[in-house]
Amino acid sequence: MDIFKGINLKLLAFEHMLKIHHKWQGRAVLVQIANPARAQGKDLKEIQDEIQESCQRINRTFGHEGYSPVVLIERSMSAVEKVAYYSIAECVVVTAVRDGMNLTPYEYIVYRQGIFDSADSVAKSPAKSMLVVSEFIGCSPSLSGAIRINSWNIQTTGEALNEAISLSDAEKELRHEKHYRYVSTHNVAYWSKSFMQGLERTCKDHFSRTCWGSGLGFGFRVVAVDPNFRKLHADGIASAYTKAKSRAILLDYDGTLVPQTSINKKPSREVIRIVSTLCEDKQNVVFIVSGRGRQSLDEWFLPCEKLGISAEHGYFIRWTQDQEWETYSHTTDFTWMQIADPVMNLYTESTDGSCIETKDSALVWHHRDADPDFGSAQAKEMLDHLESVLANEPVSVKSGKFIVEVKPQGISKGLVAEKILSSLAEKGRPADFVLCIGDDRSDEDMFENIAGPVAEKLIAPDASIFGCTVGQKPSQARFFLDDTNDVLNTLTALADASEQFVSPEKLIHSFLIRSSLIIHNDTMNGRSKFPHGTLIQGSSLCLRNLSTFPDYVRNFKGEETFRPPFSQRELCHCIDWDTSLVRRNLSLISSFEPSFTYIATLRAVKFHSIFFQLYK
Ligand SMILES: O=P(O)(O)OC[C@H]1O[C@H](O[C@H]2O[C@H](CO)[C@@H](O)[C@H](O)[C@H]2O)[C@H](O)[C@@H](O)[C@@H]1O
Repeated sequence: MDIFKGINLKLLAFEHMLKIHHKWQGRAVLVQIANPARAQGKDLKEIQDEIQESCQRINRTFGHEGYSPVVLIERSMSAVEKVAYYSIAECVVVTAVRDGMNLTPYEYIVYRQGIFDSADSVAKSPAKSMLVVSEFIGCSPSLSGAIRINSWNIQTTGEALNEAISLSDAEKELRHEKHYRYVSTHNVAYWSKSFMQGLERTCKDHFSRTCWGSGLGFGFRVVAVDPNFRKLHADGIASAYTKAKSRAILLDYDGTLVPQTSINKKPSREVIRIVSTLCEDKQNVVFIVSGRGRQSLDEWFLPCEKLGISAEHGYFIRWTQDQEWETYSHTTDFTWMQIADPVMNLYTESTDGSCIETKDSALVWHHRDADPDFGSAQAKEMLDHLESVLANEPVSVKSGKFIVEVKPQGISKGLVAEKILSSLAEKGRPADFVLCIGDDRSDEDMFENIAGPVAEKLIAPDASIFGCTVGQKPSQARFFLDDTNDVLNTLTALADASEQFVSPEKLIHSFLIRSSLIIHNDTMNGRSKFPHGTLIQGSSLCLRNLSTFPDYVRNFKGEETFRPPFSQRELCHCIDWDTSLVRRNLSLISSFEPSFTYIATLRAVKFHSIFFQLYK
């Protein structure tokens, strides 16, 4: 007798059954064995009184001489006596509202099976057993023939009792057979053996693995990773990059180029600058491979004309900006969305802060803004739920960082990687440098494929392959970078290596386009136009605020595009560069406040100059 055993709920359910199904009055008896209480206290006393009251009421209402519907046994009972009760019981009912494993159902099945004695002259009839078990007890999922109930629901438990004892003998035999087969094979020896096997499997490579501590507080975990798993160092990758002739660079978006936690999901100017520069290099094929929809990716990366984009995990691919989007799936049947959507809605309603995102090819349930523990518990449950209702649909259900996503089967970032590598191979320039960076589970498919047997046939024999995950965690990738800053620093090193081969004019040109600058006519030396082509190595680039150039201000006062007067606040920045460092310093511009007005002077050898103004 413990308060969580749900004994009174069982009595109420039994009472309900007798009330609704009259046929059992005078025939059904509930024997409640209440083992002596393991604790004492007010709560327990209350529950004992409640049980007594229910038993008396039921017996008063439905009992008569020679028939007591409820038999409450409140004393310790010998094992032999218990076996006797179990072996004659048509059905065992466990209604605990909270429990551990609870072995009562297993014991009951074994007692009902009985012992077959070959000396018995009378042939035994097949054993039967029935179970009504609470879904809150540990053994419940292992008993597939049991009727599972939520013990708080008295009506359905009462109906389950009626169903259990009303089933045909053949049905009871089948269910018993199933249960007995399970119980007799999953014995202590089986459990200990499988536990040891699991332990051995998990620890097999421990000595050859490196262990990292990750996370803080309750989130702290020790992860065992391959000893070859190591930090990607910019120098190492930059030297492989410089040597390579045909490079494939595949970059995930969220959590890789932009932190998962940032509220503004658009790429920073820095990201655009790096990606543009990498794309400008003719030896590069650069792709953003993301789960996001194509519209936002398209808009955000507008300045990167040569960038390839794979959206919705590869459902859509666009090779460069001037090419059309292609769909890499023959799927036209999206009726599964009508099945998945109501399930997601159910969880959205019960999980504050969660929401559903509808993409062209997929449905995503987001729980980033929900309570962390509840959100992830709901996500796990929803994943199981979706998997079962969508079992016959052509979809896959996957979880990611604070998301559960349903998408068409066969669509994966891994396939995108293969397509890009195969396109390069078809053009006769198989990749000799492959860099793939991502942070989430969907990116693991890319890491697996770039190093897999299919890719092997598509890339150059001596290719350098860098699969790189963001954050130290078990991964198919061989390298890691710590965070998005680390990713951008590494990519900057590669962009720098590329820029050495890009003319300064090209650099300034792409910078001007990206930064919405307005070029002022060069009035300093009397020229009226930007002297295109005069910018060469060795010239200097100065970006100055007007306070440092009072004379220029005077010179410029007549200019149409000029915007005097300037406030003191606008006149506070000054920077000088050497043109050989142009490529490094251009990125600094993006850190300036865009509402300020600057004059930049780009001097060529003969003091040709351009001036441009930076507007918001
Ligand atoms: O492949 P990725 O580039 O990593 O994109 C995967 C998913 O990105 C988006 O979700 C992510 O951003 C959400 C906030 O905007 C955030 O709540 C979530 O945790 C992130 O995973 C996108 O909404 C999903 O459709 C993509 O599958």
